[in-house]
Order: sequence, then C-alpha cells, then structure tokens
Amino acid sequence: MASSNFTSIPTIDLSKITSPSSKAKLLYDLRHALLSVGFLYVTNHSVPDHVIKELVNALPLLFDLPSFAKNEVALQNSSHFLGYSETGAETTAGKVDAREQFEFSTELIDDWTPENLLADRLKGPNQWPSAYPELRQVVERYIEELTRLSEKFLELVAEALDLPPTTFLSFLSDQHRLKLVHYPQSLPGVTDGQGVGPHKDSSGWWTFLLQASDPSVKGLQALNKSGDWIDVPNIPGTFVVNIGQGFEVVTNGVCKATTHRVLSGPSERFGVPFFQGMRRDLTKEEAVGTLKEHFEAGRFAREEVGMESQEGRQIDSAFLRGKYDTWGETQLRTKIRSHRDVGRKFYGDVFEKYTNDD
Ligand SMILES: O=C(O)CCC(=O)C(=O)O
Ligand SMILES: [Fe+2]
Repeated sequence: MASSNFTSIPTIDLSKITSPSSKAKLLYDLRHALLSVGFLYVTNHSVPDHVIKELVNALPLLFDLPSFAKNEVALQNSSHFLGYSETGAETTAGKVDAREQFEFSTELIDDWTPENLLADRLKGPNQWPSAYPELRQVVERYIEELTRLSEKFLELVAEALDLPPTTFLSFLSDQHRLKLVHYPQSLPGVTDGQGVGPHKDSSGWWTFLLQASDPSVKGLQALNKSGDWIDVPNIPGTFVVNIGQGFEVVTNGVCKATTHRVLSGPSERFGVPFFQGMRRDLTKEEAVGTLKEHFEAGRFAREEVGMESQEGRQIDSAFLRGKYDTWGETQLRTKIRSHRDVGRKFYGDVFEKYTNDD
C-alpha cells in the first residue's frame, strides 16, 4: 500500500462492483482510502446525470433571489436548523465563514414533545422558498438518490473493512442533511480568505460532496497526516466522499475523519455536501463498543493507521472526547455553537451549557 502521507485523493470506480475480480480491486483500493486518506472520489456512481444537472442549474437562480425571498426561509425560524443562513452567520474554528447556505434534510414531521430526547427536535420539515417553487422537487429527488448511493457505499465500506455488508446500516438515522452552499468571490486584494474553516464533518457517517462550479474553480483542500493542505480539485462526474466524525468513533479511530476547509477565491463557488445521518439516540458506549473487538484485533495495526497531524488532532470532536451521552446531543451542541441565534431562541435551557463547555 502507498504511504499514508497522501498528496492526492484516490478515485474509487463503483462500476467495478460488477465482476468479482474487479470488485476485489475496488475493495483493496477503498480500504487504502479509508485507512490512509479519509477522502476519495467516487465515479460511475449511478446517480442520474439529469438529477445532478437540475440541482446545479438551480443554484445560481436560488442564490440570486432577493434577500427577502431568502429570509422568508431563514434558519432562525427553525428549531431543526433547516433554512437559509446569510454570509457571516456561521463560524468555524472561531472565525466567520464567507459563505451563505440553504440547509435541507430528509422531509420529516416535527413530533417532538418535552418527554423526548432533546436532540429529536432536530427532526422536522424543510422550509421551501415560495419564490422558487420548482426547487422542492429538485432537492427531494437529489436527496433520494444520494440516500441510496450512500447506503450502497456503506455496504462496500463494511466489506473493505472485513465486515458483513450490512454492518453499518443499523446506525443510520432517518434524517440526512443537504446543504446548498454559495461562496461569493473574495474581495479584491483578499487572497485565501476563509470560505469555511478547518473542520471534520460533524453531521454523521459520511459526506458526499458535489463540487458544483466550473472545474477551474478551486477552493477545497484536505489536510494530510503531516499537516500539509492538499487541493481536492473538482473532477466532473464525481462526488468527493469523506469520513465524518461518527464513523471515526465507530471504527475506534481506525478510520479518521479528515480535516478539510474551503478557501475563498477570485471566482464564486458552489458546493453541495450531503451528510449521511447517524442515529440520534446512539450512545457513545454503543458506538465505540459494538465493533471494538473487530477494530482492535490487530488487522489494522499498521503504523500509519490512526495517525493524524497536529492541526487535525485539535479539531473539536466532542462525541469522541465523551462529553455527551448520545450522538444526537453532540450534533445539537455543534449546531447551537455554529448558529448561536437559533440556539438562544429555541434551546435556551441548554445554550450556556453547550456554548461554554470547552
Ligand atoms: O463546499 C465545499 O466544497 C465543502 C463544504 C464543507 O466541507 C462542509 O460544508 O462541511
Ligand atoms: Fe465539511
């Protein structure tokens, strides 16, 4: 296997599933990507072209809507953290991100009552902008396709890690989240501004990112194990796939969530991350304990596994450090810390606790 210190991102061709010999090669390559990189591209992923194109075409129209049309679906209205947040409303790694975004999820009803887990309040309906009625169908179709792809992918991941294909499916949530993100072009004279700061994805299992601008538009970078930032170029026909913090926990740190960031640049950029969700009621005990023996058994005990750069190690991972009991609570904490106005409005009882627990 190649060195862990990656300088480019591997590509996994999902059409190789069809024959046993090419599938063996796919699983071998995937295992390397999982253990040593944490970032990969998938090609031949079977998501229909037209589903992707319709979404890509919708993005400039959506972000061109006047402010009042965007703010009609403001994230501040939603105890589920679903809706529009304007540039300046989000911070990562202590700095303001230069991006605006619409956050959607699997369409669910809000049936939360105070007797339920507080984190179950994250579950609820989307807000759809009335100025763009066609958007709902486009987004729902895309979420449906990505839900399917991400489940199929999770089965391959299990096989690549010597586990039965369905191993990870029981950890899945009923709610997956999708963000439509717009990074405005940076101001003249400003180079390498923060589109989104260094982070590991905290929404769950795996992220499937569509880089939705022209391939000449750069910005996304992943941190390798020596602490160098590696460009993740936009390759047409692919999704960028990366490990989230939940998966890092369940694999006992054998598969690390890779730290990444987006730099803003001279051209505007669109990105569409799909975050495959993890059960909100999953406890740390269950997450770490279920596959502990498998991941500690020595089969992954190569020098580079589990290694991480200094900068990567410093990324906040509250669930891993055992601060809160459930995955859902950790996710709620992250959301409240990123969107403090929503936190104050809907989660006043826990706001101080979650924002002052460093
Ligand atoms: O826009 C991108 O390319 C990446 C966005 C991202 O990493 C995130 O929102 O978690
Ligand atoms: Fe991310």
